[in-house]
Amino acid sequence: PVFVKRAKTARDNNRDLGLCRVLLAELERHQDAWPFLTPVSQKSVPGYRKVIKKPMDFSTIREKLVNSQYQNLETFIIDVNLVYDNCEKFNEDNSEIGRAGHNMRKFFEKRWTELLKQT
Ligand SMILES: Oc1ccc2c(c1)N[C@H](O)CC2
Repeated sequence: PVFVKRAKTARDNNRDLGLCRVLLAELERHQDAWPFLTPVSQKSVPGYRKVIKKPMDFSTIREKLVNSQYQNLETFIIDVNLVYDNCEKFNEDNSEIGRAGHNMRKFFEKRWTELLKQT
């Protein structure tokens, strides 16, 4: 037959770049994205530089995506989760920014699983 079946082992990552673009655009326009849009000012936030070893934010992720610094969906998801993990580390759950982080993580988990289910 014309379409010979490919070995069913690795997942097809040819659509990953498009998925990263769609996902990041949705994160950037989410109403709870405001604490995560730009890098935390390490000069004006006491303790941040010492406590958060790997700062990350949506504008830095956008820069890396534009400069082809993500090989696949996995490395992109690692950076997005870093934003939420940093937020959990530095903020009380029961705070404005803490809640925003939990909301954004929940939204992201839902969206990338939905998008990955699409054929
Ligand atoms: O009260 C504040 C003031 C500044 C920040 C936070 C809370 N949390 C952010 O994660 C980092 C920046």
